[in-house]
Parts: sequence; C-alpha cells; structure tokens
Amino acid sequence: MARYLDEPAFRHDYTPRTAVLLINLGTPDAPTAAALRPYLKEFLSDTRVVEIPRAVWWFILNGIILNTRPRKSAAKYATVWMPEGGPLLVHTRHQATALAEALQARGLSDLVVDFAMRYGNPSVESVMQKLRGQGVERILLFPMYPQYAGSSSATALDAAFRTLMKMRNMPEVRTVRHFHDSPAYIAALAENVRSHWARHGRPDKLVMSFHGVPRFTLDKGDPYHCECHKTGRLLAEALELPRDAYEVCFQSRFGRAEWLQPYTTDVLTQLGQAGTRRIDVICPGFVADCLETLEEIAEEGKETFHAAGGGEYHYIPCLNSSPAWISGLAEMVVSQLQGWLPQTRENPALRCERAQKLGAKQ
Ligand SMILES: C=CC1=C(C)c2cc3[nH]c(cc4nc(cc5[nH]c(cc1n2)c(C)c5CCC(=O)O)C(CCC(=O)O)=C4C)c(C)c3C=C
Ligand SMILES: [Fe+2]
Ligand SMILES: [Fe+2]
Repeated sequence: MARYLDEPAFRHDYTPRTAVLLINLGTPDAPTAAALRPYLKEFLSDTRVVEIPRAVWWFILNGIILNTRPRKSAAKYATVWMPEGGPLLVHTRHQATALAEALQARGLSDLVVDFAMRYGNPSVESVMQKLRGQGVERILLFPMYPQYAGSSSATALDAAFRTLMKMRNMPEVRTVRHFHDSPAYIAALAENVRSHWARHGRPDKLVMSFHGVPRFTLDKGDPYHCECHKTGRLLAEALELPRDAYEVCFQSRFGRAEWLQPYTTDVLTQLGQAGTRRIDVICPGFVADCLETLEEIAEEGKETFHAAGGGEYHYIPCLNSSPAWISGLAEMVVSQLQGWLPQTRENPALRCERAQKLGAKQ
C-alpha cells in the first residue's frame, strides 16, 4: 500500500483555498442488516468508543454483537429512514449546503464547505482528499458535537489527523473542540424551543436528553458530563426556566456498565408515574435528527412516558437547518477563521524556475 494518498502536483497558478469540514458520526448506507454490520463493526471497533480490553472485546463484538444487533438496529433505522437516505446524513448534507449559502451571503463565497462522517460514508479521508484536489490548503475541522467527548469529538479529529499523516503536502488545520456554551448555539436552541411553544403552548417540564457515555469516563477526565449540564443551565437561563421546570438526563445506554445518570427512560417513567400532564423533550447534544432522537426519543420515549401514566408528550426536533442555527454556525465559523481569510494568488512574476519553464499554465 502506498505511504501517501494521491495528490495533485504543486501548481503556482491557483489561489490556495480554505475549507470548513463538518464532521458528524455517520450512519449505515441502508436500513438493512447487511449495511448495519460493517457500519457497527467500524464504529464499535473504535477504541475511543469502547474501552474494554481488545482481546475480550473482539470476542464479544464478533461473537455476539455483530450477530444480533445489525438486524435489530436495521429494523429501527427502517422506521426513520427518509427517501433521500438516513436522517443524519440528509440533515448534515442540508446543513453544509445552508452553511455555504450563509457564508456566501457574508461575502465568503470562496470558502469550500463540505461534510464527512466518522464511520461509514462519506469518510473523513475521502473528503479531505477531495478537498486537497480542489486546492484547499487550510481546513477548519468542525466536529458537529456541541459537548466534547473522547468518544465523539476526539475520535472525529483522530480520523482527520490519521488522514493528514497520509498527505505529502499537508494542509494547515484548525480544530473546533466544542461549542456547548457558545451564545450562537444556545440562542438557536432557545429559539427552537420558543417557536415550538408559540405553536403548541408550554409543558409542565422540559426534558433535555443528551447521549450518554460510560460513567467511568467522567472520573477519568472526560468533561462531557459537565458540558451537558452547562448547556442545560444556559438553555434554561435563556428560556427563563426555574430549576424545577427542566431535567437533564442521558439516553442511549449501551451494554451493562453504568453510564451517566439519570437515564432518560427512568426520568420519563418517573414523570409519567407522577401524573405529569405534559412534557416536551429536546436533545440539545444532537445538532441533527438521527436514529437516537427520532426512534429512541420521539417514538420509544413517548411509549415509555405514556405507559407510566403520563399525559401529552412533545418531541422538539433538533436544530437541523433552522435559520437561527445556520446563522449561528456561520458566526462560529467566521470567528474560528480569523486570520485565515482572505488568501491571495501568488504574484506570477515570482513563480519558481520550474513553473516559468512550464509556461502560462503554471
Ligand atoms: C458503544 C458505546 C457508544 C458510545 C460511547 C457512544 C457515544 C456517543 N454517540 C453519539 C452520537 C450518536 N450515536 C449514534 C448511534 C449509536 N451509538 C452507539 C453506541 C455508542 N455511542 C451505537 C451502537 C449506535 C448505533 C445505533 C444502534 O445500533 O443503536 C447516533 C445516531 C447515528 C445514526 O445513524 O442516526 C449518534 C448521532 C455521541 C454524541 C456520543 C458521545 C457523546
Ligand atoms: Fe452513540
Ligand atoms: Fe459534572
């Protein structure tokens, strides 16, 4: 295997470009067991995601999980699949297009905006290679996770760094670590909730459900738990909610180990048992709707709450391509790109000897 990826020969005659690369988690290519298997294998083989000793995990993953989970997960994906593909992919694609338009409207039409997925397609490597082919020499790597976690943001950046190791002419990169307390993100979330309330009235309780991670990661230094709580507090402040009007909880537990608590299912059950007349559930940690929000929260969550005796259940969709979010995202991008814009074309009179011999083309 070649040490480096194919890259275009160096040229003098183009203006080096800057790109924003949105990176999200990834989704299977189809809602089928056959498509789920390689996706789950790639995802669950990531040592940032599952920290069980490799030899033990290899047997559990290949012997049990990959023989049972693909079929079960495929059935869940089938309930949320959209005509253009998996919701996470569809929303991320829309977000990239809308962000490019918002940046154009700010006079940044030369910026390239693209997206990639940490697992599955389009892979981080393939998109970064495409960007190099487009003359991109500076990349803002933007994991689409508001709260930093080793198992989400860091592994997305690992994939980009691994790609850089395969590049002869390595571009400059900047990374976004998190944006859990960014005023633009909080304002977009608050706007999303307010517009839901303007149409449907207010609940007794706002449930903020974040993706969970194993509990031990908090003790070992992962700031994810605290960042989720800070987002929750800032969102509540923006909505002027007292502490007893909202709950922060954690969903999507995987395996038998303890994950961050309280678990969303327990909170929904308790609120139902308490006879709560109406709850609204929002998933602030996901900027795009996906299996975990549409199936686990909007569908299963509702069943859990109703089965426990609860009343009305409203799921508030993710930010997706809401105008407030896209404009907030553009604001964050512009602030991250300070000092990188604009880039200028090299003076032709100063081209190197090789380029002068090659003539006007170079
Ligand atoms: C095995 C442990 C898992 C950890 C740790 C984990 C962290 C984590 N995940 C997200 C965001 C998403 N996860 C999604 C799906 C999903 N997550 C896990 C497991 C862990 N996640 C699995 C096995 C799956 C696949 C679906 C299934 O079989 O249940 C998704 C949705 C993807 C989609 O296609 O729609 C997202 C998004 C974060 C942010 C995070 C750590 C903070
Ligand atoms: Fe997950
Ligand atoms: Fe904390």
